[in-house]
Amino acid sequence: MKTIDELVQSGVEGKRIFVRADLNVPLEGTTITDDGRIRAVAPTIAKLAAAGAKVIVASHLGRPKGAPDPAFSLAPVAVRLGEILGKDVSFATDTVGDSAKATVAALGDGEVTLLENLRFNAGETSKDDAERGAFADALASLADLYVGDGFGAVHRKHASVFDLPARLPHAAGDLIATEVGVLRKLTEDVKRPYVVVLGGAKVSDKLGVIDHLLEKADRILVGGGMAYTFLKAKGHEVGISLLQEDQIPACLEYLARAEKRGVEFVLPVDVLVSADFPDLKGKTPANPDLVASDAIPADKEGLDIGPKTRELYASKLADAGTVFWNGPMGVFEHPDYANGTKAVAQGLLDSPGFTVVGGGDSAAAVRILGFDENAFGHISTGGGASLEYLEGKTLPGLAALED
Ligand SMILES: Nc1ncnc2c1ncn2[C@@H]1O[C@H](COP(=O)(O)OP(=O)(O)OP(=O)(O)O)[C@@H](O)[C@H]1O
Ligand SMILES: O=C(O)[C@H](O)COP(=O)(O)O
Repeated sequence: MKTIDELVQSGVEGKRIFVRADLNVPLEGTTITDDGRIRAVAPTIAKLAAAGAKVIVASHLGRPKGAPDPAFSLAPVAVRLGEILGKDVSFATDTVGDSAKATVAALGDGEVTLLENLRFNAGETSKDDAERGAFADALASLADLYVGDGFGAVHRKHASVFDLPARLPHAAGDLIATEVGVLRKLTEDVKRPYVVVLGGAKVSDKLGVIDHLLEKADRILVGGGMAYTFLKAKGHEVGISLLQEDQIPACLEYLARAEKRGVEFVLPVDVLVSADFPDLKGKTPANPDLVASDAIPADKEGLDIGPKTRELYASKLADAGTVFWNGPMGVFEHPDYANGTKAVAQGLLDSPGFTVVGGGDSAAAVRILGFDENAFGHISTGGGASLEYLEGKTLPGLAALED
């Protein structure tokens, strides 16, 4: 992969450079609750702007349905990006329409603009090659060069990630270079015991990585929304908790294989449950019940691991040589369900091993809950992306950057 330093050396002054970033940050209304992903890509943008390029930044935010949706606008991100860069960042209210064309045309050398959410256009995520290609063509007409630096999205075969770099001379940004450098070490040489902690809400996306992790890890601790499909597979009632019913046979197979291979597979022994999803805006008290993980009432959902599980997971991290953690242990955005995630974060800090936290929300959780991000070995901006990288899969957004 070409680096951006090589790109800069070849002369980028006056060139329009499309930077595919992952600015999918957590928002409460229009307030950014964690700007880690913006700060992570800012050095790449600053470097290109300092070299005199006209920088066109683009990203997705959330999962809108292929049409404009104000709840997923990147407008607040343009403001924050400008503050971080210490310069004005203009904002195009569309991706390839009149606003984008005019905003790009108005860019002076060294200036930066941010396009509106790429996923407001159905072509971005389409499974149809022609539809994705047509959107990539439209994006390509805005720029002369492409820099891929949205590590959190490199596992997506999306127009701006996969198809666009095939249409423009391209390079990998500094964030991607750093992420790949650290994660590669985890695929080559891990100090044992290697403990993997999995949680979060993207259960269908991430359950499959366990297949691979069973060959690599010594211990797998499961929490968050990920735990309930396993609990159900073991025959327990999980009420209205997050559940991936079609994955139950796979979960049973994973449990059996873990036992056969001597991989410790640890599930919650107690959980906090409620009939209602918590109020994340007003943060009114949730008053959850604490129940054993084999006694979840039929009308309630599990929203955090309980105190016995916190202690158990901390003990399983205490002697780790390497830890990879993706996915919060509960709905950490509400204080009544943040303790499981806090305990795991503390467990990583207390362990003697090399610790990697991966994922937009996982990394945000660490910072929002008051931990020092520099105390961890590495905080990755990618959750699904880092898991698939560790799995050894070919990631579309990395493959597309190769020469
Ligand atoms: N038991 C649960 N039920 C419902 N949601 C949960 C539960 N536990 C955690 N979550 C939610 O999971 C979300 C984060 O999951 P996610 O899989 O997106 O992790 P991530 O770190 O952001 O990784 P990625 O970068 O791949 O998105 C949080 O918003 C949190 O509230
Ligand atoms: O948060 C993430 O993992 C990335 O931004 C990718 O988002 P996606 O899972 O909606 O593709």
